[in-house]
Formats: sequence, structure tokens, C-alpha cells
Amino acid sequence: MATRTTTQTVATIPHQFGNVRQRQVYTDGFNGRRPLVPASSKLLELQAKERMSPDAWGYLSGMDETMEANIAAFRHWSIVPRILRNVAQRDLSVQLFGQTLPVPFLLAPIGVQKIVHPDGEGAVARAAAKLGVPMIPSTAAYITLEDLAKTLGDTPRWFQLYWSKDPDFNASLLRRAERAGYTAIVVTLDTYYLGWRVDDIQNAYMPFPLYDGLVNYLTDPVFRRSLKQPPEKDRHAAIQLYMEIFGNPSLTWADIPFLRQHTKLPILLKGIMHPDDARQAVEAGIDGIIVSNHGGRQVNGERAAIDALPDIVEAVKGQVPLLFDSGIRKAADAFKAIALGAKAVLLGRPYLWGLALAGEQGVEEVLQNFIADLDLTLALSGHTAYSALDVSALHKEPV
Ligand SMILES: Cc1cc2nc3c(=O)[nH]c(=O)nc-3n(C[C@H](O)[C@H](O)[C@H](O)COP(=O)(O)O)c2cc1C
Ligand SMILES: O=C(O)C(=O)c1ccccc1
Repeated sequence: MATRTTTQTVATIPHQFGNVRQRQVYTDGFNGRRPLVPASSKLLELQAKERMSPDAWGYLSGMDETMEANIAAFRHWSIVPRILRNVAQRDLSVQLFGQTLPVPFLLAPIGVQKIVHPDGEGAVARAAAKLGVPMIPSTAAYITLEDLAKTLGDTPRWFQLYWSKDPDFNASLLRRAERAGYTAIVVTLDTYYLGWRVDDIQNAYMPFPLYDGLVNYLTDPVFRRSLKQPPEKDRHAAIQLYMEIFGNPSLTWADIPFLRQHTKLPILLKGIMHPDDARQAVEAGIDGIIVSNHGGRQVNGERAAIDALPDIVEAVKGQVPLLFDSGIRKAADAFKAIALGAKAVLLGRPYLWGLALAGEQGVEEVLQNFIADLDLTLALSGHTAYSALDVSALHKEPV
């Protein structure tokens, strides 16, 4: 059988990514082993939908309006390639909090991943470790933060904190994350309550009371002390307590020092959409900001996340690093967010779709595809480093 090879020059880049993947897909892929997951994010989503239970699919979807707006809004910007600039050597790495990330991607915190695949977060952590892509495990993971740390090994990991009503429990989680080698804390502040998710209501579906999804709570000494009986004896009481303390809608800026008092790690606030909140975060001594609308899962009718980024970049004036998520579906979206001022982006639903379709290997392929696409997008638009991109690489389209 004839092997189809790429006619493009495969650039030598100083790492394992980029066109190496293209070569794999064009040669190995057509030489017997087809890719496990579609390279097209639309097809990936469709196939994942077919594979998942309708309940899990409904849960992943969340809300329609803002989720769709997140994706559509990337069209408000377009990439304007430059030519003849020697792009043969490229650098996809970024520096964040004293660490070098091989690519400007991190895996967004996503809770309860076993609802899409029995290996859940374990498969995601293995794929992340294989490629050295940092993972941000959720407080609401199905696998403890300590076990995920072991799987991740040397791969950078940040811990996502759901700031509960119990200060001692929060302090305990921060302590555990530090001990387990997490190098930053991501505090999510758009989820004091879960939003009005009509699919879940229709399906009468709520994944997180599932006992197994609460392991970070159930294994915590402080959480356990608050129960009359150990959770193994009275699951119901443990779930009740979790529901009671999960979100803390009373938090204000005055509570931020609590975080600083309980961790030495860099602290990022996730869920910032207003420039005044970004300014206030900087004033409060926060180390980083994640511009995000939680993938359009919290406030339907909310502004598209990418539309909020430029004003926040302007407000922060480079004082702390900005990261971005919500609607990244392909490298061009990441390119645009980075050109607008984000240092790196968080991948969300697409890696879960890979997980649903093919477990660990599915996640790995989704990541490889993103990275290869990212490398080519950089080269073909005439740039050699993501860390050097700025808004001059883009054109603002009239809306
Ligand atoms: C099923 C699901 C569960 C999520 N769980 C969490 C979570 O536990 N903690 C958190 O900070 N964000 C959570 N998020 C939000 C993601 O971190 C991220 O902001 C979002 O997925 C980005 O949007 P996108 O997936 O459309 O790109 C979740 C998102 C999804 C889809
Ligand atoms: O569903 C979500 O968006 C989310 O953030 C979450 C919250 C608690 C448990 C699991 C996921």
C-alpha cells in the first residue's frame, strides 16, 4: 500500500511536538492506524456526544447561549499572516511563575471526569504526564489530589480550589496541595452555586452527590472530623455536609488575605470577567488571573470570554500574568487569546471529548493535535515564539 506522506517540509523544532504529529497522522495514520479521535473539533464533539450518556452530555453542555457566544466571538478577531520572516525554528514554550511550560496550554480544572470515562482524571493525568502538559485538578475530582500528583510525576500541576464555607477545610486542602507538590493555586470564584442548567434539570441529573466524586473531601482529616460518623459508615451525612459547605456566596475581597495566610504558592483567581475585578485582584496581591466565564456554564447571557480579555489586559498592564479559557476549540483560538495578551490558555471540553472517545490515548491525541496545530499556526502566520506575540498579529473585524 502506498504511504501518503506530507509534501510540506517538516521543520526541525527543538522538542517532540509540532509537525512531528502531522507526519504521524499523514504517514502512520494512512498506513494502517487511523487517528483515534477526529482532528476536527466539530467532529470530535459530535462523536463524543454519540458516545456519552445523554445525562453526561447534558451536564457537559451546561448552557447554550454563552457557550455558543464564547466560540462565535473568536471571529471578532482574525489572524493576519506575515511572510518571509524565517520561521524554521519555533518556540512554543512559555514562562509562568518561574516554570517553563513546553506549550502555552494547561488542562482546565474539570470536576467529576468519570462521568465520561471510567478512568476519568487518571487517564487525563497520564496523558498530561506523557506530553508534559500541566494539569489543574479540580477540588471535585474523582481521584485524590495526592494520587493525581503521583501520576503526574514531574509534570507541573496546579490545584483548583473550590473555596468552601469551612475555613479549616480550605486551609487543609491548601496544605495538602502544597505537600503534594502543586506549584500554584487556582481559586475559582464564579461557582458559589452551580448555574441554572436546564439540561440537568430536565434529566434530573446531578453528578456530584455521587459519593465517589467527593474523594478530596472524604479523605480530608478536617472534613472527616466534622462528621459524626466516618463517611464509610454514613455516606448520606457526608454528601449532606459536602452540599452544605461546597460554595461560599458570602466571600468578599476582604477574604483574600486568608488565602495568602495559608499558602506560599502563587494564587490565581479564575472567573474574572470585569476589568475592575482584575484591578482589584492585582491590588489584593494576587499572582495571576484567569479570564473565564466557566465555559458559559454559570450565567447564561454572559459576555463571551474572549470579548472581555482586551479590557482586562488594559486594566492589568502586565502587572500579573493573565491566562484565558472558555471556548478554545482549535489553535487559532489560542493564538488569538495569546496575541490579545494571555500568557497561556486552558483547554476544557475538547480534552474531555477525547477522554470520552478513547480514554488516555484519546486525551493524548487531542493534545497532540492541538500542539501540532499550534505550531503550524505560529509558523504559517509568520512568527517564531508564542511568548513574543502581540495584538499586531490580529485584525479586529467589524461586529
Ligand atoms: C463538565 C465541566 C466541569 C467543570 N468543572 C470545573 C471545576 O470543577 N472547577 C473549575 O474551576 N472549573 C470547572 N469547569 C470549567 C473549566 O475549568 C473551564 O473554565 C471551561 O471548561 C472552559 O470552557 P470550554 O470547555 O468551553 O473551553 C468545568 C467545565 C466543564 C465543562
Ligand atoms: O460543573 C461545573 O461547572 C463545576 O464547576 C463543578 C462543580 C462542582 C462539582 C463538579 C463540577
